[in-house]
Amino acid sequence: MSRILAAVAWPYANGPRHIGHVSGFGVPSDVFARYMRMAGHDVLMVSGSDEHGTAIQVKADAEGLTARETADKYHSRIVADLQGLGLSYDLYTRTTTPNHYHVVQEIFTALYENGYVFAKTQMGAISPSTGRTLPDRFIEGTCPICGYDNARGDQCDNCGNQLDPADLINPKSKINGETPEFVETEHFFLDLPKVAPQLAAWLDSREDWRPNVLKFSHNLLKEIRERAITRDLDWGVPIPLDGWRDAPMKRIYVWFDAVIGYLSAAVEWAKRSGDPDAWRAFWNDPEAGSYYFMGKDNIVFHSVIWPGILLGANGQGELGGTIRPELGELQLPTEVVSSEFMTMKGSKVSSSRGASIFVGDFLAEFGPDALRYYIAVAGPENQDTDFTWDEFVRRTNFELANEWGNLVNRSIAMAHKNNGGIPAPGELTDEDRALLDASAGAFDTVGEHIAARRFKAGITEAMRIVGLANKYLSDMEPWKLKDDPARRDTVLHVALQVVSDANTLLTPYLPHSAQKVFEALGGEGIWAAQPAIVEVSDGDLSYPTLQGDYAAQQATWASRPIQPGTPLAKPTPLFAKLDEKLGETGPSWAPIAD
Ligand SMILES: Nc1ncnc2c1ncn2[C@@H]1O[C@H](COP(=O)(O)OP(=O)(O)OP(=O)(O)O)[C@@H](O)[C@H]1O
Ligand SMILES: [Zn+2]
Repeated sequence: MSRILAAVAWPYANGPRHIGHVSGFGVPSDVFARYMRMAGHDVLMVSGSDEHGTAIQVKADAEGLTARETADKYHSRIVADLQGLGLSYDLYTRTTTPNHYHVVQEIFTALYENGYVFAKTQMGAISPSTGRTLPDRFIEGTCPICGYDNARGDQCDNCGNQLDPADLINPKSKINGETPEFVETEHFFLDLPKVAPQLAAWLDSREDWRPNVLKFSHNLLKEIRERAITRDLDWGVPIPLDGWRDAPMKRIYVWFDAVIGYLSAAVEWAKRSGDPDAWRAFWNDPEAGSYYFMGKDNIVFHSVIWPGILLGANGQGELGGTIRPELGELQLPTEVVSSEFMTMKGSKVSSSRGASIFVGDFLAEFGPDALRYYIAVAGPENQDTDFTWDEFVRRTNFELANEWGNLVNRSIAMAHKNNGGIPAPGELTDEDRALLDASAGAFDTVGEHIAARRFKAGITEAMRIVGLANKYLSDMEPWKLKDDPARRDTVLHVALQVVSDANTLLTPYLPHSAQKVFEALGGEGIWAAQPAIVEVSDGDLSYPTLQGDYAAQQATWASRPIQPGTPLAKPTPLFAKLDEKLGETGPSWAPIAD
């Protein structure tokens, strides 16, 4: 058994989550964490809402709320979305907690004392009409590198390069269209070039990452430069230095505080678990694995900037330095697991750019496992992939309902009708053995795929076993074996054993229906545990989190022999079939636009 940190990208609390978000970070990380727990590893899955930055303030202005009220509102919405989808966080928290402030300031101080953070003047954008600082992501213009027209002041979504607003050609404020003015302002910078050689050596040692991520990260290193980690604004973590701490309009930049969330959430989880040092086993032990899940526009933060911060805080860059005892030596990511984009008609599903299908709406109509299945089997794991209602209907009807749901239903229904329970097998034929061997063997193949972050290959292999079982039933025709009940019992026993196996194989992907199938096969108690919304407090702040008791679940990654004689009730359908017309029109709340 080993310890594994599943570090999941932090959603920005400026709106509800859309299906693109959960395809990029949500479902992949949960499949991984659930599988790893089933395989006997000690998993810590953490994340939270990213709540600082000017984009929250702008949203708050638009809605007539304070930044705090906006963060509260969308944090709660996001918690509900992620809970509904069954994402098994050990802790899903937020960045506006006293604990997070403290950990961010610790990291800042470690970097500052080791020399990797320094002060410098920079050109900052302000709005000429209001005199207010104009946030990077609200400045748009042409990318100086690739020529993309809608590049943002912080980054180009087309070529993925980090930008400064002053780099943009024809910069314009997205708020009112005016041309920003650039003025001098003093800020703190992260000296990434001073950790670049160490970053390069570390990246060279990462051999099994997805090739797109590795290549992209190496390219980023070629253009590495110092990066501002403070901003002129009043919503964020204060700078923990004398003379700066109380400055009303200087705060730590949102991207810097958000990546530290992986660490602060682990610290918070440890405090809540009753063992305040429990996070160290996941962060300070070089034997522990850490896997970071996100969409591709966040690769730079996880494969270059976050490891750069960790190297600096550890005193392991060109300037040397010391390790702060409170932090210990912090381990760099084992792997950055990035998805490509879920698109609609070729454009990224995005709340800031219009086209969206929100998770909450989706769950209310179709339930969590249909979305989880779609994302796992047809999501953007290795390339940008269009979501279409047509494909969703097809996958749900032909694969989930016809293949898997029907296998479960007819096997249990026949055993219920003929035996009232799980029949005992007689002597096995070659066909029986071949199917049982295939499903027993799938634990290794599917498990290897998931452990290697090949989620699509994993579910495809699990569904291949489902297909074999359906073919077996069609070939054996147990419904025609009235005159040979012993053979019929054997066939149904074999089919039910493979239903049980396939259900285990599908549990990381379809935990809600897995619980139902477990119960339909006579199981009692929790098979696949789900996250719960738990209200907690830190100082004066009280807020909802997600937590779960996953250690108490029964699901383990192995074939469980079914027990003859276990009573079986008449099954109810596992997945409802969708009206085919939905594929042409989309649901009324997300109609297909022309
Ligand atoms: N369409 C998408 N496909 C895959 N991953 C996505 C998609 N949209 C966002 N993500 C990922 O979701 C995570 C959370 O992103 P965040 O909350 O910052 O929103 P965002 O990327 O700004 O999205 P939006 O464009 O909707 O505002 C990031 O890792 C991001 O890469
Ligand atoms: Zn570009």
